[in-house]
Amino acid sequence: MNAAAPASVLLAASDRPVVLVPACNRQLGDHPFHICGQKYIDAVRLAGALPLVMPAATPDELADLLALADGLLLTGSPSNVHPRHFDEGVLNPELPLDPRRDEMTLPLIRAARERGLPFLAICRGFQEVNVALGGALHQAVQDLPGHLDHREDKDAPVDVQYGLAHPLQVEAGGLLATLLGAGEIQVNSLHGQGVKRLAPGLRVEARAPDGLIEAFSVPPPEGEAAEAGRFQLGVQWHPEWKARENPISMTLLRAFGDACRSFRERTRATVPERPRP
Ligand SMILES: N[C@@H](CCC(=O)NCCCC(=O)O)C(=O)O
Repeated sequence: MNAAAPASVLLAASDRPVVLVPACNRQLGDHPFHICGQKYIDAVRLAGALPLVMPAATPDELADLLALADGLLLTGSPSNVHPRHFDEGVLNPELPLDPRRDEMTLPLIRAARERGLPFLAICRGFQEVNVALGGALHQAVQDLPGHLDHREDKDAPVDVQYGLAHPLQVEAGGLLATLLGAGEIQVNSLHGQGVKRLAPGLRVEARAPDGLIEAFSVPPPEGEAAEAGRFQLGVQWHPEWKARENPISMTLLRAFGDACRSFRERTRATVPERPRP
């Protein structure tokens, strides 16, 4: 392969679907960085796809980046979606935010829905999808009467933080039930925010014992038919954590990878070579 070939041709050379992984923005000392957790990159590989970490893209870059994608993995993050995106003020200013990530992912999610681009949204990513499509979040689930504290014990060993924390009831008839069967599963839990108002049209896929929605799927925009193999799923827990050891995680990742491969085959019959400047 000619190393000077344009990206579109190089991408065509790979049969692995390309999955975009939006980075978080972090100040390390005097310098800003774009960062992504290794376990998310490993999860994309376990799905049989090629991870492509994307920096905080500017609006004019989004279309070009989306054109490279056969899938999207929206990761978790200690930062919260800024409450201004669901018309609220910040309740706890001590909690981290990442406005540059919000500014990239919210329009990215809306465009991905329009394209039918497969995505798996995890924790913060799950919350971003709900907000991007018109929903709202509780900023502190643990303060709600009758709700569990869904946060991890940050003083505990990491295996305990990401260990199984509570059951979920998988609702019959949805994507998750198709993959896992309806009924109870056990998941980990590392979040202080949660779904307050589900975005219009999203389908509830699973709930925690306190009623909190912890998984949803995203149907096509109103009036459009769902393409075969549509996979736009958000989960509040962390299936990427030691995924190889968790059959539920591997089922989700394999299904996500299959959907990305199908999307690639459907949309990249021919890879147009973009004119180079
Ligand atoms: N900040 C949000 C989302 C929490 C979240 O994504 N936690 C995981 C962070 C570390 C990791 O990526 O595993 C909330 O508190 O609800």
